[in-house]
Amino acid sequence: MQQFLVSGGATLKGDVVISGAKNAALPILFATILAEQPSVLSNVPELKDIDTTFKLLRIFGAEVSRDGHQVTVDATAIHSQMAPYELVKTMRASILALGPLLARFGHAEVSLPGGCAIGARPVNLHIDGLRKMGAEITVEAGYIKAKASRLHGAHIFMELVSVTGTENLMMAAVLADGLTIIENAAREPEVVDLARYLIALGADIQGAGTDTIRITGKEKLQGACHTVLPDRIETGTFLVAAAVTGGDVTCLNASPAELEVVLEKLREAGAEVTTGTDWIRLNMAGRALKSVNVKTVPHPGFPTDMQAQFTVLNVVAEGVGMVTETIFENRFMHVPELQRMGADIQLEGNTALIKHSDKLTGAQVMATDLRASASLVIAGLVAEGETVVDRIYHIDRGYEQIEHKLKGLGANIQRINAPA
Ligand SMILES: CC(=O)N[C@H]1[C@@H](OP(=O)(O)OP(=O)(O)OC[C@H]2O[C@@H](n3ccc(=O)[nH]c3=O)[C@H](O)[C@@H]2O)O[C@H](CO)[C@@H](O)[C@@H]1O
Ligand SMILES: C=C(OP(=O)(O)O)C(=O)O
Repeated sequence: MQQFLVSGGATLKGDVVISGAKNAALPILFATILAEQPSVLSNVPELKDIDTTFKLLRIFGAEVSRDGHQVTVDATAIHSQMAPYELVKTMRASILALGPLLARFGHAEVSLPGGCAIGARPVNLHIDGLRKMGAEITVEAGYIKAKASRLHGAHIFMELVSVTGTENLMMAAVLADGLTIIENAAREPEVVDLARYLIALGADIQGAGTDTIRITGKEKLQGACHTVLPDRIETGTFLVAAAVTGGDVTCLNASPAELEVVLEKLREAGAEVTTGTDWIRLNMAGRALKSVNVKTVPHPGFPTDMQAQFTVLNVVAEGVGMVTETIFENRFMHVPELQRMGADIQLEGNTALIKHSDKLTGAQVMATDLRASASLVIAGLVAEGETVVDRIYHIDRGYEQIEHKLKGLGANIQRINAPA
């Protein structure tokens, strides 16, 4: 098992190139299943979750090849519609195979993903929506078994805003017979990027990025070329790392438009943030960091995937900050680890009250999920002494070469093998 060894104290400075968004690349890769021709995708990040998706696509019978960040998928000859537990258990986004397989082939079997460290994460909204579109669905021996001769359009109101739920239903609807209307749809930029790719395949989709999406199904879809949008969460993570170390960092190949609330919070915290079309610069310019209150909500509000990083920001900042998590019921697993490093955080229900700590001390800490891991690395950057972050396979799911990118900014971080 690998670990990160982080020595605190460096001020991050310089440029970092942002990768393509994991949460856009994953649905888009699953959407290649819908087309009977190859697609060429650019800006696909090199991540564990992307490799898991390639494995699933190959099990289904698709041909997948990668040349750097360019990926070609040919799903013409898919012969299996079964996503096995062994892979699904390592990546919840595997549920995104369900909509496309069912829509194109009339049947699919996808293992139930199960819960994870951040919460129970049920998929009832995906199943209910597909049933409304005419699918017969049973859950047997841990597998969702779905069939339909051809899905039909439906009017679906989603009880809760669900990102992958919206994506699964949108992918199913593009090959369904007639009009599907998804109300209370997720408005995340990754949903919009998926819609852009589907439209390039020939799909008829209107309203992506609003809470009502209208999709008129087509008989067939063709292949397309598409460039995945920049990762707004990776961008935000580097900006927070720059802020807490009093640094001056420019994120290149970034997309400021998708990160407005986060940039506003960073300005409120005292950072000087400037943007261009595809770059964001954060410069602390010797200013003190001030605590900020954040409450996670669906887009365009403050993203839950930036909550752990802002928890650390508040530990370092002067004052008292309140962080409220409203999306996932158990997304404060980083708090006990930060407390072990000396952070003063009180957890009450879904709110963390965070007081400024004069200093954090390096310690051995355990990563529990992707963004919690990132927050522990950030804490290690400002802690006195050495921090060992354990179980970094979580980080490898979603951050491309994080240690190389941080080293390029002057951080002292190494990937090491855990002692046997
Ligand atoms: C691969 C991907 O894109 N992952 C993102 C996606 O996850 P994901 O799409 O899994 O998250 P959802 O938006 O579906 O979850 C939002 C809330 O709805 C609940 N829910 C969801 C579906 C359902 O059928 N029933 C139900 O109750 C969830 O448990 C959660 O409390 O959006 C989350 C919220 O922005 C992000 O943190 C994840 O990084
Ligand atoms: C929670 C996340 O991912 P996933 O939905 O794949 O678990 C994330 O990207 O922060």
